[in-house]
This record gives sequence, structure tokens and C-alpha cells, in this order.
Amino acid sequence: MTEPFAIPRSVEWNDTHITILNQQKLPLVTEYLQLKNIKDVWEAIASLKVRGAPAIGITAAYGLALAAQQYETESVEIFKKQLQKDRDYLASARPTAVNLFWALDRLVTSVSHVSSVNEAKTTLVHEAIRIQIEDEDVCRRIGEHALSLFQNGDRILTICNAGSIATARYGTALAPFYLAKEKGMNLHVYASETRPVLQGARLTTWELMQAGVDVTLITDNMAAQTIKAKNITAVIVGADRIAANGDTANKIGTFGLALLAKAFGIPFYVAAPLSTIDLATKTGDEIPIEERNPEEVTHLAGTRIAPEGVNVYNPAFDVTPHHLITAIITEQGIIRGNYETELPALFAKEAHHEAI
Ligand SMILES: CSC[C@H]1O[C@H](OP(=O)(O)O)[C@H](O)[C@@H]1O
Repeated sequence: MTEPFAIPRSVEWNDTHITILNQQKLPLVTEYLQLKNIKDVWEAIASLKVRGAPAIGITAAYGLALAAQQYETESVEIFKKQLQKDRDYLASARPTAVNLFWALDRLVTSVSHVSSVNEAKTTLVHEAIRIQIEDEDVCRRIGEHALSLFQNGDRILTICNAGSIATARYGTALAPFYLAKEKGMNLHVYASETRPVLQGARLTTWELMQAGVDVTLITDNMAAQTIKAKNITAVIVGADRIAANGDTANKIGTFGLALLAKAFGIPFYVAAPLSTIDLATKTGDEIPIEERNPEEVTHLAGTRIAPEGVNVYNPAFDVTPHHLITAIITEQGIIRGNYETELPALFAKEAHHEAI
């Protein structure tokens, strides 16, 4: 069995560029790309070369820091104006994952009180690096809390890829499986392929197999049969944005799994960091759902599989209503319902933790 963390990092900072693992090419090709300017970063996020809410936030943060290194002004005021413009540009890459906006705004805030452009440039890089380092610790803590919900031998269904390459390391929904492996626990993962981009078939299976975690691939329409025939004990998924009432946007198909979990009487867990919780979004109805290129649906590996000109609806996410969510697992612990009250309390707890 290879070490659980033979899995490469999805994004790394170098002083003159950002290196990303091209997730479009996995699992057949392991290709690294150098992003040398803000346009490269925008395109990498928009085209899912780098994907996964936390990884998108980390990459955008590095992209903003990289762009700022190239500003030539010595005026802090002009520097900040350009920074805001570049923040808005990177924020336009994808609309749903709140981590993108959270990370960008955290960088802009980090230079609120700088006294020079040089200090601002250094601060931005350090803040972006801090975001990536914190996310790794956060994901491990999510994994530890999530693992407390599972027993040896459990069979757990997941969708998309909320794994190590979607974050700084460990992942969110997949984190408990890596920690289980470290602790000698045997968990059996069933990975839904996740049409149309196939993050489950391509990425989740690839990650888990490298770590020696038992994983079985199913097509999305096999979920109900799999829950029944394989006696699935729980469903765990990631998140792209959690509204203040607990409604959760995640990869398309997640809502259907939540309905199935309810019908079969098994728990449905959402695993996500506080950076994915957006208290400014009151309910799931307010979460912008990205609609992507119809060719993701009409083509498979570049080959057309549907008639030319067919109408296509291609939402990349759906929203699971909070009443279908058994628990939300964050780095602060496990919340079981009453999300409208419990989610804001998490931030109060975090602020207190940071203050001491
Ligand atoms: C920890 S990743 C969270 C989330 O992001 C993925 O979306 P995408 O592949 O489009 O970036 C998926 O919804 C994951 O569950």
C-alpha cells in the first residue's frame, strides 16, 4: 500500500508562477501546468484544470498575489484600486463556490493597512500561503470529526471529488477515508461517476486507489440500486456553498442522493470548512448555480454522443435543502440540524479561538 499522501498537491506557489496539477487530464495523464499571469489563473479555474471549492480559493488567492507582484506603481492607493479590479476579474471565473470570493476578499483585506507597495506585495503572498497551509489543517480536522461517524466495515457513498486535489490536502468528504487508512480502519467507498465532467470516475477513484482505500465505481443512475444491494450505511459529500440556514450547493446529483438517503433511512453528511459557509446567503434559493458548456453533456471524451442542435440543460450544481442533511461536518465539529442558529455560532467560536 502506498503512503496515503503520495497524492500530489493540486496547486503550489513559486515566486514567478503557480504550478497546478491539470485535473482535466487525470487519471490518464499526470500533467503540471505553470500559470504565469492572471489570465492563466482565470482560465485554469473556469475550465476546471483546477477545481474543487477550496482549491479554487487557494489558486485564486495565489493568482491575485501573482498579479500584484507585477504592478509597477509605488502608490498604495493606485495599487489597491488595481488589486480590486483584479479581484473582481478572478471572481468572475466561476459563480457558485464561495471559497473563491472568501479567499480573494481575505487577500484584499490583508493589505488594508499597509504603508508601502512593497509591504503589500509581500503581505499578499504570505496571506495566500497561509490560506493553503490553514486549509490542510482544516481538512485533516474535518476528516477526524467525520471519521467519528463511521465504523469499521462501513460502506459509504459519495459523489464528485471532494478529495485531496480539491483542497490543500486530505479533502473534505474524502478526508475520513484517508485517516481511516492511517488508523487501520477498513471503510468501503462507492464513488458515483458524476456526469458530465466525471470527477468521481476520474478523480475520486484515482485518489483513493493511490491511497489503498477500497473504492467501487458506479454510474450516477446506479445510486438507488447500490444503496439497496450493497447496504450502504451513509452518504458523505462536499460542498461549494452552505447558506446560513444549512441549504447546501454541491455537485449536480447531490440533491438526488440526499432524497435517496432519506428514503432509505441512512444518514446524509456534508463535509466542508467554515470557508464554504456563507452567512450572507440566507437560503439555498440565493445561491447562484453555474450552468456550463452544453458540450460537456453532448460530448464524451471529445466525441459527440448526442444529435447536433439538441437542447441541453447543464447545471454544474444543485442545492440540497437543509432538512435532508443529517449533519454538517466542519473543522469545528459536527452540527446536527438547527443550522440557522448553529452555523453563525461556529464563527463566533472561531473568532474567540483566534483571539486567544
Ligand atoms: C471540496 S470540493 C467541493 C466541491 O467542488 C466540486 O465542484 P467542481 O468539481 O465543479 O469544482 C464538487 O461540487 C465538490 O463537492
